[in-house]
Amino acid sequence: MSASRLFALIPCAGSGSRAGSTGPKQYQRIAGRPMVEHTLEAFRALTGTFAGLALVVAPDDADVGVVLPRFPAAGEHLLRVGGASRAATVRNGLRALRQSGAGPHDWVLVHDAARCLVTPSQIEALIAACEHDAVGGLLAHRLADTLKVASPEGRVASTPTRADKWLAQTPQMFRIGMLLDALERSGDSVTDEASAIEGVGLAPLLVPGSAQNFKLTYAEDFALADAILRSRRSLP
Ligand SMILES: Nc1ccn([C@@H]2O[C@H](COP(=O)(O)OP(=O)(O)OP(=O)(O)O)[C@@H](O)[C@H]2O)c(=O)n1
Ligand SMILES: C[C@](O)(CO)[C@H](O)COP(=O)(O)O
Repeated sequence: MSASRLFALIPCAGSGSRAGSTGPKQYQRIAGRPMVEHTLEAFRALTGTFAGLALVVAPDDADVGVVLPRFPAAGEHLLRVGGASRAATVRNGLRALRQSGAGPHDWVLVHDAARCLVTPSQIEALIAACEHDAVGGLLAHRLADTLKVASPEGRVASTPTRADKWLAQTPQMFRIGMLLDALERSGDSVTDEASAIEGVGLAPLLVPGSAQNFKLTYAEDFALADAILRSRRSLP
């Protein structure tokens, strides 16, 4: 049997409604570049690691060609099959990868376009931890704050232990066939790949990520990401 290959799939079909920006947030400029370009750069830096790098955008996306004029380069794929939910976008993207020759036993790393602070070394750590695992796993971060459960009135109902709680990040790495099957069963309500895998009775591996690998969700997240990216590049 031939060795499993690695693919990267980047869901990029969200609207960014919580960020309140006028256009899709993944195309907003941060540290001098569109957000999604920083995301792509982390994967491109791992030359030779991936058999394919796929960006999944909405079918009617009119911005991507303007924002990323040189995408797709060799080994890259623009898939215009984004769906109404993140799960639908990933599912459609996986089907397209399968149709273009990816095998069921090949691995896929699914990573949010909106998590533009991921680093090549974090991606490599996930691959190293998962490539010999029977299930696969995800980058995740231990809670640094005390956790509260709210009552309907907005008061503290309880304070659960945080020792066993992690924040799910991306990339999330699974076999393409296993993940596609799990997402076809899960429907659109799951908010990450690991949830779909859990839904078929499997336990994904938690691989320590970093607080800096946060998803840009709210308007206030952009200034922090901009500052971090500028300091990494020694930009003013
Ligand atoms: N239908 C969707 C929804 C989300 N995403 C992608 O999934 C990632 C994480 O989604 P998130 O940022 O939480 O969702 P958005 O839809 O972009 O934002 P919001 O929920 O605030 O509208 C992002 O890269 C986003 O582009 C996607 O490809 N397709
Ligand atoms: C996949 C994810 O980034 C893991 O934390 C997250 O679940 C996506 O967020 P969303 O707001 O549910 O789209």
